Amino acid sequence: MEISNEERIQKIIDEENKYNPFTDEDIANSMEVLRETVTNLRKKLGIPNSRERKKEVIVKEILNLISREKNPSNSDILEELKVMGAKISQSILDEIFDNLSFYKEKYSIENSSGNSENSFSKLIGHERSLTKIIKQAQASLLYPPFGLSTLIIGESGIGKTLFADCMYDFALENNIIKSGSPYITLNCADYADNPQLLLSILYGYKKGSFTGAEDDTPGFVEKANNGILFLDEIHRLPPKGQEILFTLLDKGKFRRLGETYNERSAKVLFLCATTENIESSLLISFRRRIPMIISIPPLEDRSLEEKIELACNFFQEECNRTNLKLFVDSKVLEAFVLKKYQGNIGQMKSEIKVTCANAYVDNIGRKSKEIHIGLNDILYNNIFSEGLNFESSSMIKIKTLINDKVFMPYMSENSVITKKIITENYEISKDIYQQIEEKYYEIKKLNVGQEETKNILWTYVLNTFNRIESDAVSNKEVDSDDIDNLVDRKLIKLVSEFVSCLQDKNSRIEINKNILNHLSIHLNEAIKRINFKQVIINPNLKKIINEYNEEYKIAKLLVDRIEKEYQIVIPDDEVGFIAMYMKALKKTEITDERIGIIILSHGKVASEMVSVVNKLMNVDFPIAIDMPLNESPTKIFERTIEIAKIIDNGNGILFFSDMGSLLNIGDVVSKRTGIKTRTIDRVDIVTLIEAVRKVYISEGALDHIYFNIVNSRYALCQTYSTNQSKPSVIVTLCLTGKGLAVKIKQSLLDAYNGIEIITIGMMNEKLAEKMKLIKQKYNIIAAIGTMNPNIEGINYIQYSEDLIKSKYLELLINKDSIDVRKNVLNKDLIIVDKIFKSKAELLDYTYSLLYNGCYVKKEYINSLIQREDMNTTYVKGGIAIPHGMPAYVNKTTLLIVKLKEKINWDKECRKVDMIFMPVVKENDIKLINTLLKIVKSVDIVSSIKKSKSNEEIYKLISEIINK
Ligand SMILES: Nc1ncnc2c1ncn2[C@@H]1O[C@H](COP(=O)(O)OP(=O)(O)OP(=O)(O)O)[C@@H](O)[C@H]1O
Repeated sequence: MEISNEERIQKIIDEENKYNPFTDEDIANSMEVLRETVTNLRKKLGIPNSRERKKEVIVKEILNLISREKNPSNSDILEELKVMGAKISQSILDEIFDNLSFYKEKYSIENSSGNSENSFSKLIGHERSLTKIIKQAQASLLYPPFGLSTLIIGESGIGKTLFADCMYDFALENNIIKSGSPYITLNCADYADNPQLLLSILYGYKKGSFTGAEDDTPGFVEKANNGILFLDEIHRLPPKGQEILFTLLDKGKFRRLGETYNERSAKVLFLCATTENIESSLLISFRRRIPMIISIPPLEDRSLEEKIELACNFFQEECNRTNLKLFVDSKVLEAFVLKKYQGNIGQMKSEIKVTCANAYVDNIGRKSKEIHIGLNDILYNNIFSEGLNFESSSMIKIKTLINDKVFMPYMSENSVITKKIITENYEISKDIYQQIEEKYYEIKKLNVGQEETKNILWTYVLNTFNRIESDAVSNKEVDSDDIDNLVDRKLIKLVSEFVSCLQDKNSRIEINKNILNHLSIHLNEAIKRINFKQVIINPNLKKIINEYNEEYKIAKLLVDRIEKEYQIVIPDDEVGFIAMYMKALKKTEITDERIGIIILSHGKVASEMVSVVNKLMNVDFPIAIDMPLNESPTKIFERTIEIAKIIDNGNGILFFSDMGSLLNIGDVVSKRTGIKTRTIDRVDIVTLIEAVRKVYISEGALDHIYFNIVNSRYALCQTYSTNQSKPSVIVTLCLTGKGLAVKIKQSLLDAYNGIEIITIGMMNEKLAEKMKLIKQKYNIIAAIGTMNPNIEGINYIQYSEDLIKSKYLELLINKDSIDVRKNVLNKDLIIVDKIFKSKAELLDYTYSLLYNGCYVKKEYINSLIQREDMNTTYVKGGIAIPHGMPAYVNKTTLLIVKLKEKINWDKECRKVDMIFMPVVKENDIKLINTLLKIVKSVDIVSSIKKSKSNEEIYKLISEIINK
């Protein structure tokens, strides 16, 4: 039979000289395979590299020596090791001695394996929540001469059976029972409908004692003689059965059913378990005879750390079962940990099993050795239907406890229980050039245009570098064997000298040492490419030069040195890549604090779109929620709320939904959870890519990104030009023009006071003609109805109840400013009697109000300051009218501040206590006229200054506006 490469490696390593182990290169040569293959397989097998293997053997040897001979000298040790064929340097020996206590602890733990405590150590929580009850169990079992009968109580699925199993192991290990002694278990619930049968199974019966009793038959009590009998669900044992058990517990005597004289004896240690309240479900006289009661704490009372360990352990078990590498997204782990389980640990275990089984089935077609379980995978399993535990403190803690991604080791040796979450290693073999080329062709297929293609690639490159950085920050070191074998030593030296030189020049730079390794590997690849005359294309070169100019310059210096050393010419495109590494070299805090994105759509549209975007941009944060047609909206709402809680990092969530019934999903999530949301009422791939890119590069806060997207989409809708000389109108449509059209009109009027609306019936034969006439007289903002009249040049919008409140409509209406003055005032933007220390503080404050309310774009603040620098905006009477550029205004408004104390406004130190800030779009000039009227009137100004509340000012100004 042919043996696999893994088996060959394992065999070679098993048989190697432990003091002089084989390097990956040695093994590769003897197997005639690539060194990278050996390195990868060795890691899969969980075997350390040759240097670490050697060190472990030597440390153990030294510890042995120290325990045999107290205080051996250095030369004694080196001599002894030499005899065994192990040569080590003095510096390694020093390092081992410096850390002797660490090594002692490390290896003494291993040595003590097999001690009696181990029978309980397979229980997760044995060092935490279960410590007390383990002590109780041990005390109970060690009680002479044969332990105490014990009752284990706890909720269903909490681990009572497993705990009883551990007690049996402990009894064996401590010779309380002899090896090979019976361990009989009986679940009394299995016979709950037939108490007679239960008694006969338990105690045995005499031939003829009941119909069907054809032979004398021993029961479980006899079978468990000299061992342990575990009676699960003991509350199902009928009172008669409990009474028989008294005698057995008191005197060790019992009779089989139907026997009157023949008293039998059995030496049995009873372990019983129940989920019920023992006061009401067991006879008092029986309870009194069970001296030890052990209560297993419910899952709810266990710590987050313990819950994480449990969930990881169950994923590990599945990994071992399927023989596949499992990548479990941190969000998935969070969801499993935070969920409230009625069925406790048992339920957690089975839900993880179902999730893995589903992922396994999905994977069969792909025949990959890896399974990635993302949040989208668990949505189908309805695991959110029972709610999660969302105290904010646990949310914060869990995010710090769970790393970005969880990697379950491939068939690890200790297959049942693993205690640690092991994070994924960065794969150094991937070639960035190739990745970018592949991506480029994939994106081209999407037809998104040259600029967007570059933008997507940029996100991809940034993300790839961020991953390298975060790996380096979390100290996932590149295996030193890998570096030695992969990279030319000359190059490693050159790079590290260059970097230390950089550091010498600028001592403030803190360097990510691990990035050095990545950089060396990358440069090695680059040199190879150049020597093989392969082109290097960096589609983002311009962007890199612009955004990382400093790093680009440093990269050029390094390139000069490499060019000299290797006699090659390195193209600028490559310098761009090196600049990215230079940026990564500087230590930065990696945060994962970005806005969440959730896409909701019917069928599988959402998940298909997300999978395209994830693949394309190498990101993993947009979440798809597919909605089966038969699922009720309430269920979807609940599910979405739970998911929103998991993915929110405090920066809010952007929803995409194209279904009328779910357009208000963002509002519902906000109300129920306090998470800030925005909803885009459309689901298409280009908009989604745009959003992901903006979110990824943290282009701005949620509102900024939302309005940017809506505005760019709005610009698309505005293919039909508007004419400012004509009044604007909205046309509402229904079949007759008298039913729904009128209702729509009314709701529009309620929401947008003063808007002009015309209702028309679709059955009107001259519909097209009528529309044409309206168009001659008006600017038609939109036709809203239930049926599309399909008339060229008309922006038709399908009516839904949510439409009226939607931002989209609001934007549409305000853009054309039917009569902007009616809507410009907002009480929240009238600030009364506030104290500011300076003009700068006031401008900052007003800008944040405007920006948070989505009135202005991010750039507004700069234009506001620039305007002030140009010339003062002071007008007489202690008033100032600061203002930014109309191009950065989303929606016209008037912001008013009445200051409690005067502040200096300009170079001439004129003081102001009243601010009117007109925030105006190009075509909303009318507001300026109104404002002039206010500022010119001494009476109006003095009334405003006398006002005590924003209500009063609002009223005053509304009257002027409406005149
Ligand atoms: N502390 C633990 N560490 C690891 N696995 C655990 C632990 N507790 C419970 N389990 C696992 O959870 C599952 C349920 O546990 P178990 O069957 O022992 O619970 P139970 O209380 O006996 O349940 P029931 O009341 O339903 O009989 C089992 O697969 C068990 O291996």
